[in-house]
Formats: sequence, C-alpha cells, structure tokens
Amino acid sequence: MAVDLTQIRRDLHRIPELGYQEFKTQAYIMNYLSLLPQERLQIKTWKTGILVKIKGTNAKKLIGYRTDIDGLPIEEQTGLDFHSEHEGKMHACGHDFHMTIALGILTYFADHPIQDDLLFIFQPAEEGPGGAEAMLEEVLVGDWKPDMIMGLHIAPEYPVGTIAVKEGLLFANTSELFIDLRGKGGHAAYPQLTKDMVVAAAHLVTQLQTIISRNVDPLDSAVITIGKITGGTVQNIIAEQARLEGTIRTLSAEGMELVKKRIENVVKGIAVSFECEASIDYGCNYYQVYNHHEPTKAFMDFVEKYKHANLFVCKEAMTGEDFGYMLKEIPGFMFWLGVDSPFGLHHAKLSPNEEAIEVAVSLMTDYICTL
Ligand SMILES: CC(=O)N[C@@H](CCC[C@H](N)C(=O)O)C(=O)O
Repeated sequence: MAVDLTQIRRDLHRIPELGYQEFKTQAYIMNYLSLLPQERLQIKTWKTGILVKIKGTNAKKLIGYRTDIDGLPIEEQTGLDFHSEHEGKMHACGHDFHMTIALGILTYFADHPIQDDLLFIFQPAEEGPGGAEAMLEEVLVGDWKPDMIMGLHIAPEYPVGTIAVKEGLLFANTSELFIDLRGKGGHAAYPQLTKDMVVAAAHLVTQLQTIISRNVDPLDSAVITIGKITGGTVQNIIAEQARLEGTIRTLSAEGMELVKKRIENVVKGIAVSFECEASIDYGCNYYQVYNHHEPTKAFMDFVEKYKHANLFVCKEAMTGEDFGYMLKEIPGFMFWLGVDSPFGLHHAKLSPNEEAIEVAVSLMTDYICTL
C-alpha cells in the first residue's frame, strides 16, 4: 500500500496529547490500521495504547517493536504550517516521528509478511506517568510477550542518516521529584512574623545542587534538575507555600538511592532551619535503558554495513525512557535516530528533519527481514 509518511507525521504532530489522554492519537492510528490488509492483523487496545500483531508465515518467534505516543505540556513555537492544534501541548520529544516510523514499518510487513510474527506496541504516557511497566504486566503476557524488542528515539544533535547506539547502558535511571514547603504567610513589611517559603525554596534549590557536587562520586554521574518553582500569591505578600518540581537522573539504581536519601536529609534540614513543613513526592520512576549485548551487537554490525546509514557508537545519556522496563524483561535494544534539529528535545522549537523518517523505516524493515 502506498503511504505518505510525511502526511501521517504532520497529522499526528497537529494533535499532541498528554499521557493516558491520547484519545485522538489512538483513533487516528486505529483508523489508519483499518485501511491496511486485515488478513494477518490482530489488533487490541489497552487504555489509550494499541497492540498490533502481524502473523508470520511460519512463526518461530515474536519480534517486538515499540513506539511511544504521548506529547508534552509545551506551547509550540516552531511556526510550522502543521503546528500543534492543542494549546499548550506539543510533540516536542519526537513521538510523532516515532509513531510514523512504526506505522511505516508495520505497513510494509502487513503487505510483505515474514516468517516470524511481529508485534507493534503503541505505548501511552512515556513522558509520565509511564505506560511501559503497566503494559508489560497487563498485556505483554502469554503469546503477546515478544522474544525480542526494539525501539528508537530521535536525536536532534545528529545528522540525518546517523544511527547512534551502544551496548549496555544507554539511558539513565530517572525519578520525578516534587517538594512542597508550607510556612506562614504575611505582610511583606513584617518578615519577622512569617516563615517565608520563597526564601526557603531558594535555599533548597541551591542545597540540592550540592548533592551532585559533594555527595555523588565525581567519577559517577547524576543530575538533579528543578524545572519549575511556584509559590506565593502576589508581590507584597510573603509566601506561605512553595513547590519545586524536578527530576533526578543517575547511572545506577544505587546512585538513585543515594541521591534520594540525601534529598530527604537536605529537605529535613530546610524544614528545621526555616521552621516549616516539607514533603517529598517522587512521582514516576523509570528503570534505566540497558541494551542487551547480543541483539545490540547484531544490529550494530548490520548498521555498519548498511549503505544508507552511518553507525555512531555513542555514550550513555541522562535522558530517561520507560522502555527500560521492557528491556529489563525482554532482550533487545533502543537506538538514537539522527534528525538534525538546531533545537533539542523538549524545546518549543524542536523541528526534526522529516527525511529521517524514511531512513528509519528502510533501515528497520531491512533489518527485521534479517532476523
Ligand atoms: C527521552 C526523554 O526525554 N524522556 C523523558 C522521560 C521523562 C520521565 C519523567 N517524566 C521524569 O521527568 O523523570 C526525559 O525527561 O528524559
């Protein structure tokens, strides 16, 4: 079936939706699937996600391919003709590309079945609160559990044609971080009668960064990012409450434990020194993305010889991906796909080069044919 992948990407780009609200996205994909030859397809939905099995000619195994489908709470500033129609939401992490590529590969194999069965997983809520772990427990079971699994993530920093990958750790362990401070508000002119949570929050942000510089082994790595601070009501009232929202990244589970323990102690210290109440919520946590030796090596060997792509052996990154939960249970790998955008992931002006879609679809269909 001839298919216009650029059009699909643009259609999906227009309708970004947050985790577990991907209703239009799900409907769009379901409609697309209904246009494909149905003889070999088995389709089921899970929440806002979709699973599509393509029956092979004489299956010995089930080969899995996963894409995420959610967008981010960002107001788009690309100025593109096909910009987001959803105010305050954007596909700023490339999931529109990821879905389009998955549909491109799926379409090929719906027309040209191979010996083995294929499973395409359209997973909700990667940006949060996470969909991979729940999908694994609830739907990727029995004869829906793949024997191997693959996935990709766009990489704005690499040129189109680059496939960046490594064996072992690719993405970090992550945990969201929400800290609430509650003190005593009051008149801006009478600080002595209050417990000012803006001042407490300012100290807390600075102290949190000392965990990275003073507690984490300098030869290890970790990140604490506070991406959002809110607090107070108006300029001349001392703030009764403040909230810090952020994320923690570590290269190991032990590193995550250490950082969290230190955060808890630092927060307790702030509560004592600023005479306030403080609470911590870790939101969602993602397990590291760890590429299995054998399938990753086989893929790297393939890419190295592939005419239309360039292999780049990259370092691990502090990004997170709940695909890590799938790789914890199923052998496989994730790789970075070069899309050459001057603006990076999670940026309101991210604009990946659409030529990368065809690169990925050709590479992955050719690769899957070798499995
Ligand atoms: C690839 C990517 O950018 N993934 C996200 C995953 C976010 C997980 C969670 N919401 C958190 O912030 O910890 C990332 O920010 O790395």
